[in-house]
Amino acid sequence: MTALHSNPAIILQQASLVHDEATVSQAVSRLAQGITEMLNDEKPLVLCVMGGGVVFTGQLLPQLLFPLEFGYVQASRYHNRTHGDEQLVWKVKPGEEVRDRTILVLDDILDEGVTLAEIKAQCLALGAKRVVVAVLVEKLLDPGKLKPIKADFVGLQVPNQYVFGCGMDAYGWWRNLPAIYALPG
Ligand SMILES: O=P(O)(O)OC[C@H]1O[C@H](OP(=O)(O)OP(=O)(O)O)[C@H](O)[C@@H]1O
Ligand code: HPA
Repeated sequence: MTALHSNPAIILQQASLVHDEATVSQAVSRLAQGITEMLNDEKPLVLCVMGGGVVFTGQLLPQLLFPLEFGYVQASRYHNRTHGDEQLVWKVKPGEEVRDRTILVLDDILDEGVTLAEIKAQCLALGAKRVVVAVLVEKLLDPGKLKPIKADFVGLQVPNQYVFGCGMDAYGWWRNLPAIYALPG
């Protein structure tokens, strides 16, 4: 590990602000409205994608004022690095509880889309009736780079840089920041 990676203060010092706390908060409230319109009568099972989805989920859930159940899945392919492996490593897979249910999957970021595409496919393979995907941010990739999934709800867009804060980590640090920052480059 280089000094930059192991020093959270330097990571933050070198980063640039992408979306401030108020902008994030407005985006979450907008998402809550849209999700409520779609799922108000569906009694969905909400699945948080741990660990990146934890901040977004914690902000969104108290704004969803309809009956729902809650659970989580956990899968990782970045492993505290800034590039993902091809293979997703499952820690907690969706289970039988998704059968015949409307599932709302909540995650921090749709980047290349590999993670959410696999989670959605797993839920459908287990008999989920419908899988709705909401992300706090979507990364704008280079034109022509196709993603294997489209989110139903996107809070904010972020540039094609490694971003952190609001649940997203930079080398394992700073998931706790209330705003979104980008690493240089
Ligand atoms: O769209 P993709 O390119 O697949 O990337 C998005 C995924 O990557 C991150 O998870 P990560 O693998 O870092 O695990 P973490 O949640 O433990 O940070 C993030 O939380 C998303 O789940
Ligand atoms: O840009 C990112 N930041 C944090 N986590 C991520 N997982 C995929 N892309 C990112």
